[in-house]
Amino acid sequence: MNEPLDGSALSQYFLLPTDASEAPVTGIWAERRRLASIMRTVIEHLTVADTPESELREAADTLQHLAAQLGAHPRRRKRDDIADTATPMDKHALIDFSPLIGLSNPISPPLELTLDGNTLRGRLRFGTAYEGPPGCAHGGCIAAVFDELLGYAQSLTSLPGMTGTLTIRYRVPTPLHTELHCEARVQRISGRKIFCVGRLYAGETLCAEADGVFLASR
Ligand SMILES: CCCCCCCC/C=C\CCCCCCCC(=O)SCCNC(=O)CCNC(=O)[C@H](O)C(C)(C)COP(=O)(O)OP(=O)(O)OC[C@H]1O[C@@H](n2cnc3c(N)ncnc32)[C@H](O)[C@@H]1OP(=O)(O)O
Repeated sequence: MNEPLDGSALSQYFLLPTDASEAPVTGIWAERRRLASIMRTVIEHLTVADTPESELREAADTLQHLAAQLGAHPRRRKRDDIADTATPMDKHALIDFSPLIGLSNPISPPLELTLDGNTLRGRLRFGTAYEGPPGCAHGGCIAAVFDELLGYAQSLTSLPGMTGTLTIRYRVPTPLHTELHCEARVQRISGRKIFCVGRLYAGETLCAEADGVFLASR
């Protein structure tokens, strides 16, 4: 059975990234994103730069101080039914703290998503922190990107579920420091099973393909 995608269904959880990017982000969210962006840069320098020991020690001392300062505040109130990172007031929070697309999460590459008809498209660039084979992206990081991409695509069916099986075919090594683009769509739905497919490219080169089976909640 095929069911049409319905982008509006997702709004019950949060805004689509496309909508969210149009919303002005100010105040606390702007500062969270700025901090995450700087942290990403720190991570890149840590993994690439030939920094002298004394400067590393100084940087670690500075960050230790910041960690203590940030850790002195109470945890935000949780939205227990959806995600550890979301709060009742912040619909963007589930997106903003995502490990793949979250602009307020420094471990996200980040992956940028847009909806184009029934196809979900993404763009990203892997830095050195995501290195597997020399000069190439780690296969596990590529799998994580597909999990997010296909997971997002399946959530647009209004039957959001969890990943049951994710199969990746790594066709050629995926380069670091290169603009990558990816796409995913729902192929078919059978009962609670949502079958999705996705592809990741560097330019015209197909780097990896994915098939995913997601299980809608009972
Ligand atoms: C649920 C609410 C979700 C809320 C979503 C919020 C909005 C989302 C918005 C934005 C998305 C953002 C993007 C995020 C993306 C990230 C996604 C992840 O990383 S998810 C974490 C990793 N996945 C797990 O941890 C699963 C752990 N496994 C399980 O919980 C279960 O095993 C589960 C649910 C997958 C299946 O358990 P059963 O008890 O429901 O399944 P049974 O009833 O035994 O089987 C039903 C049918 O499914 C098949 N099936 C069962 N397990 C399968 C599997 N693993 N793979 C394929 N098919 C499976 C069976 O063969 C059966 O098929 P037959 O009806 O007989 O034809």
